[in-house]
Amino acid sequence: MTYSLEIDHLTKTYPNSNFRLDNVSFSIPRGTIMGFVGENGAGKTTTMNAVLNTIKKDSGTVKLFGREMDDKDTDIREQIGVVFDAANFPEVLTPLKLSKVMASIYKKWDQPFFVETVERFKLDMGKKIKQYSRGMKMKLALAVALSHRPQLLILDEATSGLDPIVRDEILGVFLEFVEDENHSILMSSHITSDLEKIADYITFIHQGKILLTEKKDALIYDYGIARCKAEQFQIIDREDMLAYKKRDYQIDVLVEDRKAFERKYGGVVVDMGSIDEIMLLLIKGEQ
Ligand SMILES: Nc1ncnc2c1ncn2[C@@H]1O[C@H](COP(=O)(O)OP(=O)(O)OP(=O)(O)O)[C@@H](O)[C@H]1O
Repeated sequence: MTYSLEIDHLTKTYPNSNFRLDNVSFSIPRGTIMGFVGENGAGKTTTMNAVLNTIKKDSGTVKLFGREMDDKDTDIREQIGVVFDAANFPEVLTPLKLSKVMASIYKKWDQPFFVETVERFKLDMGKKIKQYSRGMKMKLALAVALSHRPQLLILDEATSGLDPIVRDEILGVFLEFVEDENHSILMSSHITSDLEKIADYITFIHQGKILLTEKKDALIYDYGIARCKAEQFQIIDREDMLAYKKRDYQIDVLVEDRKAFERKYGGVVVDMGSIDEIMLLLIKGEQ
């Protein structure tokens, strides 16, 4: 398998902060979408900034398309399309003027594709960015990121604040993007239903540490949440639980193989879990 992005034992601390990005490792195979989830302040943006070299890492390695990037490496940088939460293009520009600026920056800037994407997103080429709504600005940022023809998209909360119809449209664009088997996406989002729709893999991060990287289909179809009564919980082997959380009348147990668990512990109801539920158990549950 070849990877667009390989992060290995990445560590980062900030001066005057207790936060530590702690030995973060995960990889994104080419042609796939990695959803990156975790609570506010978990370290998602820090990880992305370290990947992009916009902050200096303390230790660890980051390989993009098989090689480490240094500050002068404009070739690799051009291969990455970035959309961060706060899209901050100069407000006085129109998309048309902005595209002229981008054409002078990116060697592979594709103006016809940009025009096509702007039209597809129903944005007005002649309207100043300051007159755009937040959703329009995000769409414009995405059109720019796609139009320099990158191989990897790094998206930090790129669909937050957008209505469901626009989000659905944008998710469709992401799926089209990874139809090319050389293309990949790293995408953080608190809207985990979006990731359930399009991600191939999910990485969970909590307090700067990676909890789990797993195929999304495995999380949804193989993992499960057993709803146990106290007496049922007593007989479950610890090795069959990933995490558990006591509730008023039951104990929720996160299990890796729903069907095997049901076979072993007949009578215990095991539901499929959403990414949100799995994350809550991984973060708030006991191990
Ligand atoms: N420049 C900085 N200096 C000091 N601390 C910082 C700096 N940038 C981020 N942090 C801290 O690092 C931690 C991780 O922040 P980060 O933005 O990576 O989290 P996140 O997972 O992206 O959160 P969110 O979901 O809220 O966007 C937080 O505790 C934050 O306060």
